[in-house]
Amino acid sequence: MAFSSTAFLSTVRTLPAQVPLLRPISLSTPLTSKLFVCKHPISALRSTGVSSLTNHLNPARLVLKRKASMTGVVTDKGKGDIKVFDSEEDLAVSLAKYIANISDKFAKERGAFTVALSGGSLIKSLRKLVDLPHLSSVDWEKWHVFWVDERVVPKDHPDSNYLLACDGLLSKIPLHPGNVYAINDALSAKGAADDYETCLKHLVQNQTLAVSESGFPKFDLILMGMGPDGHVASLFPGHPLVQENKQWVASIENSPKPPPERITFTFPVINASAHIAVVAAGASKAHPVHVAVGDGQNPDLLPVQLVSPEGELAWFLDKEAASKL
Ligand SMILES: O=C1O[C@H](COP(=O)(O)O)[C@@H](O)[C@H](O)[C@H]1O
Repeated sequence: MAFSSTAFLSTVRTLPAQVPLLRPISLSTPLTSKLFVCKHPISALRSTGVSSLTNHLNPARLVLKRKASMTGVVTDKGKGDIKVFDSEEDLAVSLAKYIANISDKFAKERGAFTVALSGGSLIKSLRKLVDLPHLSSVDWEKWHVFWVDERVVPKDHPDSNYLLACDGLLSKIPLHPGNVYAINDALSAKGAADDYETCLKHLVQNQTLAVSESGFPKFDLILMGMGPDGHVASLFPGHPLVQENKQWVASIENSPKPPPERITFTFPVINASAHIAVVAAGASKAHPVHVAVGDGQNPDLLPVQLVSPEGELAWFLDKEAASKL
Protein backbone atom coordinates (compact mmCIF):
# COMPACT_ATOMS: atom_id res chain seq x y z
CA MET A 1 0.00 0.00 0.00
CA ALA A 2 1.39 3.39 -0.96
CA PHE A 3 1.80 5.81 1.92
CA SER A 4 1.15 9.50 1.63
CA SER A 5 1.22 11.68 4.70
CA THR A 6 -0.99 14.23 2.95
CA ALA A 7 -3.59 11.55 2.29
CA PHE A 8 -3.39 10.52 5.94
CA LEU A 9 -3.95 14.04 7.12
CA SER A 10 -6.92 14.61 4.87
CA THR A 11 -8.36 11.35 6.21
CA VAL A 12 -7.94 12.67 9.75
CA ARG A 13 -9.66 15.92 8.92
CA THR A 14 -12.64 14.55 7.03
CA LEU A 15 -13.70 11.68 9.28
CA PRO A 16 -15.89 12.28 12.33
CA ALA A 17 -13.87 13.51 15.28
CA GLN A 18 -14.42 10.77 17.84
CA VAL A 19 -14.24 7.03 17.68
CA PRO A 20 -14.45 5.03 20.89
CA LEU A 21 -11.71 2.46 21.12
CA LEU A 22 -11.08 -0.79 22.85
CA ARG A 23 -9.62 -0.06 26.22
CA PRO A 24 -5.96 -0.95 26.51
CA ILE A 25 -6.38 -2.43 29.97
CA SER A 26 -8.50 -5.20 31.35
CA LEU A 27 -9.88 -4.61 34.78
CA SER A 28 -12.68 -5.94 36.87
CA THR A 29 -13.84 -2.39 37.59
CA PRO A 30 -14.92 -0.76 34.35
CA LEU A 31 -13.36 2.58 33.51
CA THR A 32 -15.53 5.60 33.19
CA SER A 33 -13.09 7.14 30.71
CA LYS A 34 -13.77 6.96 27.03
CA LEU A 35 -10.59 6.61 25.08
CA PHE A 36 -10.32 8.09 21.65
CA VAL A 37 -7.78 8.21 18.94
CA CYS A 38 -7.37 10.29 15.84
CA LYS A 39 -8.53 8.83 12.60
CA HIS A 40 -5.57 7.46 10.79
CA PRO A 41 -5.35 4.03 9.22
CA ILE A 42 -3.16 2.50 11.90
CA SER A 43 -4.12 -1.02 10.86
CA ALA A 44 -2.73 -0.27 7.42
CA LEU A 45 0.48 1.03 8.94
CA ARG A 46 0.86 -1.98 11.18
CA SER A 47 0.24 -4.51 8.46
CA THR A 48 2.72 -2.72 6.21
CA GLY A 49 5.34 -2.70 8.96
CA VAL A 50 7.30 0.35 9.94
CA SER A 51 10.53 -0.51 8.16
CA SER A 52 8.87 -1.21 4.84
CA LEU A 53 6.70 1.81 5.42
CA THR A 54 9.77 4.00 5.10
CA ASN A 55 10.11 2.89 1.47
CA HIS A 56 6.89 4.70 0.74
CA LEU A 57 7.79 7.93 2.44
CA ASN A 58 7.83 11.22 0.70
CA PRO A 59 11.43 11.47 -0.66
CA ALA A 60 11.63 15.02 0.67
CA ARG A 61 11.69 13.55 4.18
CA LEU A 62 14.70 11.40 3.38
CA VAL A 63 17.06 14.34 3.00
CA LEU A 64 16.12 15.97 6.27
CA LYS A 65 18.99 14.40 8.17
CA ARG A 66 20.83 17.29 9.70
CA LYS A 67 22.85 17.74 12.80
CA ALA A 68 21.59 20.17 15.37
CA SER A 69 23.86 23.12 15.96
CA MET A 70 23.93 24.05 19.62
CA THR A 71 25.41 27.18 21.04
CA GLY A 72 25.87 25.67 24.48
CA VAL A 73 24.77 23.34 27.23
CA VAL A 74 24.91 24.30 30.88
CA THR A 75 24.23 21.80 33.59
CA ASP A 76 23.05 23.47 36.73
CA LYS A 77 22.10 21.30 39.69
CA GLY A 78 18.45 21.95 40.36
CA LYS A 79 17.88 23.68 37.03
CA GLY A 80 18.81 20.75 34.83
CA ASP A 81 20.54 20.64 31.45
CA ILE A 82 20.03 23.88 29.59
CA LYS A 83 20.53 23.39 25.87
CA VAL A 84 20.55 26.46 23.66
CA PHE A 85 20.27 26.08 19.89
CA ASP A 86 21.05 28.45 17.04
CA SER A 87 17.57 28.01 15.66
CA GLU A 88 14.24 26.34 16.39
CA GLU A 89 15.05 23.96 13.52
CA ASP A 90 18.16 22.75 15.37
CA LEU A 91 16.19 22.53 18.60
CA ALA A 92 13.62 20.29 16.86
CA VAL A 93 16.35 17.98 15.50
CA SER A 94 17.90 17.52 18.94
CA LEU A 95 14.55 17.18 20.72
CA ALA A 96 13.55 14.30 18.43
CA LYS A 97 16.82 12.51 19.20
CA TYR A 98 16.38 13.05 22.95
CA ILE A 99 12.82 11.66 22.87
CA ALA A 100 13.86 8.68 20.73
CA ASN A 101 16.66 7.80 23.19
CA ILE A 102 14.37 7.95 26.23
CA SER A 103 11.68 5.98 24.42
CA ASP A 104 14.25 3.32 23.53
CA LYS A 105 15.45 3.04 27.13
CA PHE A 106 11.97 2.57 28.63
CA ALA A 107 10.66 0.35 25.81
CA LYS A 108 13.60 -2.00 26.45
CA GLU A 109 13.61 -1.75 30.25
CA ARG A 110 9.93 -2.14 30.98
CA GLY A 111 8.17 -2.80 27.71
CA ALA A 112 6.27 0.50 27.69
CA PHE A 113 7.02 4.18 27.23
CA THR A 114 4.65 6.68 28.83
CA VAL A 115 4.83 10.21 27.48
CA ALA A 116 2.65 13.20 28.30
CA LEU A 117 2.30 16.00 25.76
CA SER A 118 1.52 19.68 26.19
CA GLY A 119 -0.31 21.67 23.54
CA GLY A 120 0.74 24.96 21.99
CA SER A 121 3.98 25.53 20.10
CA LEU A 122 5.56 22.34 21.49
CA ILE A 123 3.78 20.20 18.91
CA LYS A 124 5.46 21.92 15.97
CA SER A 125 8.83 21.31 17.64
CA LEU A 126 8.13 17.55 17.62
CA ARG A 127 8.01 17.43 13.82
CA LYS A 128 11.42 15.75 13.39
CA LEU A 129 10.16 12.63 15.16
CA VAL A 130 8.32 11.66 12.00
CA ASP A 131 11.48 11.87 9.89
CA LEU A 132 14.07 9.17 9.48
CA PRO A 133 15.75 7.63 11.34
CA HIS A 134 13.20 7.99 14.15
CA LEU A 135 10.13 7.04 12.16
CA SER A 136 11.56 3.60 11.51
CA SER A 137 13.72 3.12 14.63
CA VAL A 138 11.36 4.15 17.45
CA ASP A 139 9.30 1.31 18.90
CA TRP A 140 5.97 3.13 18.50
CA GLU A 141 3.98 0.07 19.63
CA LYS A 142 5.31 0.67 23.14
CA TRP A 143 4.16 4.29 23.30
CA HIS A 144 1.36 5.37 25.63
CA VAL A 145 0.41 8.99 24.97
CA PHE A 146 -1.23 11.32 27.51
CA TRP A 147 -1.90 15.03 27.83
CA VAL A 148 -0.36 17.19 30.54
CA ASP A 149 -3.29 19.52 30.04
CA GLU A 150 -6.29 19.69 27.79
CA ARG A 151 -8.94 22.20 26.94
CA VAL A 152 -12.47 20.92 27.59
CA VAL A 153 -13.75 21.33 24.04
CA PRO A 154 -14.80 18.78 21.41
CA LYS A 155 -11.91 16.89 19.86
CA ASP A 156 -12.46 18.47 16.48
CA HIS A 157 -12.41 21.99 17.95
CA PRO A 158 -9.46 24.20 16.91
CA ASP A 159 -8.60 24.76 20.61
CA SER A 160 -8.22 21.03 21.31
CA ASN A 161 -4.69 19.96 22.30
CA TYR A 162 -5.66 16.47 21.12
CA LEU A 163 -6.50 17.72 17.62
CA LEU A 164 -3.26 19.70 17.49
CA ALA A 165 -1.23 16.63 18.44
CA CYS A 166 -3.14 14.44 15.99
CA ASP A 167 -2.53 16.79 13.11
CA GLY A 168 1.11 17.50 13.99
CA LEU A 169 2.32 14.10 15.19
CA LEU A 170 -0.01 11.27 16.13
CA SER A 171 -1.59 10.81 12.71
CA LYS A 172 1.87 10.29 11.23
CA ILE A 173 3.20 7.55 13.52
CA PRO A 174 2.03 3.96 13.94
CA LEU A 175 0.74 4.09 17.51
CA HIS A 176 -1.51 1.46 18.98
CA PRO A 177 -4.95 3.13 18.92
CA GLY A 178 -5.75 1.99 22.46
CA ASN A 179 -2.61 3.67 23.81
CA VAL A 180 -3.76 7.23 23.15
CA TYR A 181 -5.45 8.58 26.27
CA ALA A 182 -7.61 11.55 25.36
CA ILE A 183 -10.05 13.18 27.75
CA ASN A 184 -13.77 12.50 27.71
CA ASP A 185 -14.98 15.78 26.23
CA ALA A 186 -18.64 14.90 26.86
CA LEU A 187 -18.13 15.65 30.57
CA SER A 188 -17.85 18.91 32.48
CA ALA A 189 -14.32 20.14 33.27
CA LYS A 190 -14.57 18.66 36.78
CA GLY A 191 -16.00 15.39 35.42
CA ALA A 192 -13.28 15.14 32.75
CA ALA A 193 -10.50 15.76 35.31
CA ASP A 194 -11.89 13.10 37.70
CA ASP A 195 -12.35 10.70 34.81
CA TYR A 196 -8.76 11.23 33.60
CA GLU A 197 -7.45 10.70 37.13
CA THR A 198 -9.44 7.45 37.39
CA CYS A 199 -7.93 6.35 34.09
CA LEU A 200 -4.40 7.08 35.39
CA LYS A 201 -5.13 5.15 38.59
CA HIS A 202 -6.12 2.07 36.61
CA LEU A 203 -2.98 2.36 34.52
CA VAL A 204 -0.88 2.54 37.69
CA GLN A 205 -2.73 -0.52 38.99
CA ASN A 206 -1.97 -2.56 35.87
CA GLN A 207 1.62 -1.22 35.83
CA THR A 208 1.41 0.54 32.48
CA LEU A 209 2.29 3.66 34.45
CA ALA A 210 5.09 3.56 36.99
CA VAL A 211 4.55 5.06 40.41
CA SER A 212 6.81 7.37 42.38
CA GLU A 213 7.79 6.91 46.01
CA SER A 214 5.34 9.66 46.86
CA GLY A 215 2.52 7.57 45.34
CA PHE A 216 1.96 9.76 42.29
CA PRO A 217 2.10 8.38 38.75
CA LYS A 218 5.60 8.58 37.34
CA PHE A 219 5.61 9.36 33.63
CA ASP A 220 8.71 8.32 31.71
CA LEU A 221 8.73 11.68 29.96
CA ILE A 222 6.73 14.87 30.20
CA LEU A 223 7.09 17.25 27.26
CA MET A 224 6.34 20.65 28.67
CA GLY A 225 5.62 23.83 26.80
CA MET A 226 5.64 27.18 28.60
CA GLY A 227 3.60 30.33 28.01
CA PRO A 228 5.10 33.84 27.84
CA ASP A 229 3.57 34.40 31.32
CA GLY A 230 5.53 31.42 32.71
CA HIS A 231 2.55 29.06 32.88
CA VAL A 232 3.11 25.36 32.33
CA ALA A 233 0.36 22.80 31.64
CA SER A 234 -2.76 24.79 32.67
CA LEU A 235 -1.14 26.04 35.88
CA PHE A 236 -1.18 29.82 35.66
CA PRO A 237 0.66 32.47 37.70
CA GLY A 238 -1.22 33.36 40.87
CA HIS A 239 -3.88 30.65 40.40
CA PRO A 240 -4.61 28.52 43.49
CA LEU A 241 -4.23 25.30 41.45
CA VAL A 242 -0.49 25.89 41.45
CA GLN A 243 -0.58 24.85 45.15
CA GLU A 244 -2.73 21.72 44.63
CA ASN A 245 -0.97 18.77 46.22
CA LYS A 246 -3.58 16.00 46.50
CA GLN A 247 -5.37 15.65 43.19
CA TRP A 248 -3.51 14.11 40.26
CA VAL A 249 -5.60 15.85 37.64
CA ALA A 250 -7.47 19.07 38.39
CA SER A 251 -10.05 21.11 36.53
CA ILE A 252 -9.96 24.83 35.92
CA GLU A 253 -13.03 26.80 34.86
CA ASN A 254 -11.50 30.27 34.76
CA SER A 255 -8.28 29.92 32.81
CA PRO A 256 -6.83 33.39 32.12
CA LYS A 257 -5.88 32.11 28.68
CA PRO A 258 -8.85 30.98 26.59
CA PRO A 259 -10.58 28.60 26.47
CA PRO A 260 -11.55 28.95 30.15
CA GLU A 261 -12.39 25.28 30.87
CA ARG A 262 -9.45 22.94 31.05
CA ILE A 263 -7.98 20.01 32.91
CA THR A 264 -4.39 19.81 34.02
CA PHE A 265 -1.87 17.58 35.74
CA THR A 266 -0.94 19.03 39.12
CA PHE A 267 2.63 19.73 40.23
CA PRO A 268 3.01 16.53 42.30
CA VAL A 269 2.34 14.50 39.13
CA ILE A 270 4.50 16.70 36.94
CA ASN A 271 7.39 16.53 39.39
CA ALA A 272 7.12 12.77 39.94
CA SER A 273 8.28 12.30 36.36
CA ALA A 274 11.43 10.43 35.34
CA HIS A 275 12.25 13.06 32.70
CA ILE A 276 10.88 16.48 31.89
CA ALA A 277 11.83 18.50 28.82
CA VAL A 278 10.79 22.16 28.91
CA VAL A 279 10.70 23.43 25.35
CA ALA A 280 10.68 27.17 24.62
CA ALA A 281 11.34 29.00 21.36
CA GLY A 282 10.98 32.64 20.43
CA ALA A 283 11.57 36.00 22.08
CA SER A 284 8.20 35.95 23.89
CA LYS A 285 9.62 33.21 26.15
CA ALA A 286 12.81 35.08 27.06
CA HIS A 287 11.49 36.60 30.31
CA PRO A 288 10.18 33.41 31.96
CA VAL A 289 13.32 31.55 30.83
CA HIS A 290 15.48 34.29 32.38
CA VAL A 291 13.55 34.01 35.66
CA ALA A 292 13.48 30.20 35.76
CA VAL A 293 17.07 29.38 34.80
CA GLY A 294 18.91 32.70 34.93
CA ASP A 295 19.05 35.54 37.39
CA GLY A 296 15.90 37.27 36.17
CA GLN A 297 13.42 38.60 38.70
CA ASN A 298 9.65 38.52 38.70
CA PRO A 299 7.44 40.01 41.41
CA ASP A 300 5.66 36.64 41.85
CA LEU A 301 6.78 33.07 41.54
CA LEU A 302 6.17 31.75 38.04
CA PRO A 303 4.70 28.25 37.69
CA VAL A 304 7.63 27.22 35.49
CA GLN A 305 9.92 27.83 38.50
CA LEU A 306 8.14 24.97 40.28
CA VAL A 307 9.11 22.41 37.65
CA SER A 308 11.56 20.24 39.54
CA PRO A 309 11.28 16.55 38.69
CA GLU A 310 12.39 13.62 40.84
CA GLY A 311 14.20 12.54 37.68
CA GLU A 312 16.01 14.61 35.05
CA LEU A 313 15.16 18.04 33.74
CA ALA A 314 16.27 19.32 30.33
CA TRP A 315 15.61 22.70 28.75
CA PHE A 316 15.44 23.02 24.97
CA LEU A 317 15.77 26.69 24.08
CA ASP A 318 16.42 28.54 20.87
CA LYS A 319 18.63 31.65 20.82
CA GLU A 320 15.68 34.03 21.14
CA ALA A 321 14.22 32.29 24.17
CA ALA A 322 17.71 32.25 25.74
CA SER A 323 18.49 35.83 24.76
CA LYS A 324 18.38 37.18 28.35
CA LEU A 325 20.57 34.48 29.87
O1 LIG B 1 -2.56 26.93 26.73
C1 LIG B 1 -1.51 26.31 26.65
O2 LIG B 1 -0.34 27.00 26.57
C2 LIG B 1 0.93 26.39 26.87
C3 LIG B 1 2.00 27.22 26.17
O3 LIG B 1 1.70 27.33 24.80
P1 LIG B 1 2.68 28.03 23.76
O4 LIG B 1 1.91 28.06 22.46
O5 LIG B 1 3.00 29.41 24.28
O6 LIG B 1 3.90 27.18 23.67
C4 LIG B 1 0.96 24.93 26.50
O7 LIG B 1 2.15 24.35 26.96
C5 LIG B 1 -0.27 24.25 27.11
O8 LIG B 1 -0.24 22.86 26.88
C6 LIG B 1 -1.49 24.84 26.49
O9 LIG B 1 -2.70 24.24 26.91
